[in-house]
Amino acid sequence: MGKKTMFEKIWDNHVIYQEEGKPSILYIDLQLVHEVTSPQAFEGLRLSGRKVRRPELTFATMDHNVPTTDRFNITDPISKQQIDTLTKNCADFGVKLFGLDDLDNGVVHVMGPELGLTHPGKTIVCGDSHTSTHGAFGALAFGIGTSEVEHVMATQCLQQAKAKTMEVRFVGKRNAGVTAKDMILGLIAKYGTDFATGYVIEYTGESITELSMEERMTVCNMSIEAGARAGMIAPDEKTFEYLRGRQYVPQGAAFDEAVAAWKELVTDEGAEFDTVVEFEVDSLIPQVTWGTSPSMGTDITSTVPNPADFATENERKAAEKALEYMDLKPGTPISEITIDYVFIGSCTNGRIEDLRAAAEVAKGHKVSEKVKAIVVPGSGRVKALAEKEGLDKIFTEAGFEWREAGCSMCLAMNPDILQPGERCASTSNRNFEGRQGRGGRTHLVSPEMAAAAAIKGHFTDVRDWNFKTEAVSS
Ligand SMILES: CC(C)[C@H](C(=O)O)[C@@H](O)C(=O)O
Ligand code: SF4
Repeated sequence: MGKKTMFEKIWDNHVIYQEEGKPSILYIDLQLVHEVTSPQAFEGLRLSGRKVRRPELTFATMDHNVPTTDRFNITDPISKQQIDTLTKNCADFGVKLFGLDDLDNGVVHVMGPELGLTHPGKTIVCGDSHTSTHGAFGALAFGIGTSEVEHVMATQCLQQAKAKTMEVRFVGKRNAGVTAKDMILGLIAKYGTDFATGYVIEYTGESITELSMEERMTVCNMSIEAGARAGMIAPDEKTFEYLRGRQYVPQGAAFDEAVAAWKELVTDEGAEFDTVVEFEVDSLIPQVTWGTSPSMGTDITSTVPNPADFATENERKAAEKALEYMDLKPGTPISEITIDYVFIGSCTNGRIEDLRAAAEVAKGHKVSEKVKAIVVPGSGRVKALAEKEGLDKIFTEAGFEWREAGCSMCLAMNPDILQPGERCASTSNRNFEGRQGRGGRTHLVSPEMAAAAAIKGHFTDVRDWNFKTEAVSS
């Protein structure tokens, strides 16, 4: 038998029908659902008199429209309608919903892995582009459109053209202060937002296997910002230990059997990828984006680029437009950019390790008077654990607001929005125009860099951070 990549193994395990030259029909093991992309799908089922074919493989949460100050008080009529509609749809169609009063509620890509719904080898879909997050477990996980959501609900299958395979090999070791977020931001800054279009990425290399499961999720989360269909990382002992004992994971002997099968999924020695891309980690330092695409990023020690220095006319135009929107001047040191807002959270960086890392930076300091800073746990469980560890106290004592779980300021679909012209250091994954509110300006960073910026009032190199010492003046 030929040697196969992990993607090819999972793909072949799930093709249930194939006509020569046509897209495959894939079996889907898990569909995750949220309030924004599901209403028309459920309505379509209703209109055609269908049921959800496998309700036990379908799980729903509410996250995008949820206010983070008082989650039960939804004043925006559209948000309220989406939340109520999902509640009714789940009840009508027998789908398990982790609703607002549930500890397991949270951002779909945070609560899914946390509950152990995400397993190596599964095909996982959701009407949400950052479904790639789940690839951190060695699953084939990707976002789909609302009509496909309906199709999967009705049939548990999906028509898909097979993607090409790409290995993204991280070479070398991370230095202190360099996070998983910097690895993925650095990769996208170097290769752009479409280098992986049409591909499923497998991330490899020592600095990938060395990452925790949560850090791996941060990397896979942003695969979509590189244009990839999905991103994945080979399952290993860390994956199995993370999953052991979680609610939706097989228990006892069944778990051991599952692990034995999961071990078989890894890319065969000598299997060939369609493309290989390398990225040096040794020289990587903390990253900050300066523009309106995740690829418009640079080192914290660097300056805002000059559009004239870009190679092509298109790049020059894009950079000019971005700098105008961002109100930045070429040559300005990144560390001199002052901010108004800090958002720590999202499915990229709203997990417990992210909050621990940010709290470590914040401890004993005070948020700059010029900055409003919010910390939003990715799920009810992250919130509860953070509070058990006293992280909420560290944040509130430092002047951060401690919020309830949700997508929050990652995107402007709930009350957490930037005002026009406000500038935000954000741990989320997208910095498009208006993403955090009309006229809002977003700089993507790691949780550590966001916390440090909150305190200084401007970007600062977290590698120089004065951990747990006396307050730093701005
Ligand atoms: C609202 C949803 C469809 C969207 C997505 O697909 O990613 C959102 O989660 C985002 O991050 O932009
Ligand atoms: S946290 Fe942001 S990126 Fe993630 S699902 Fe919510 S809106 Fe999308």
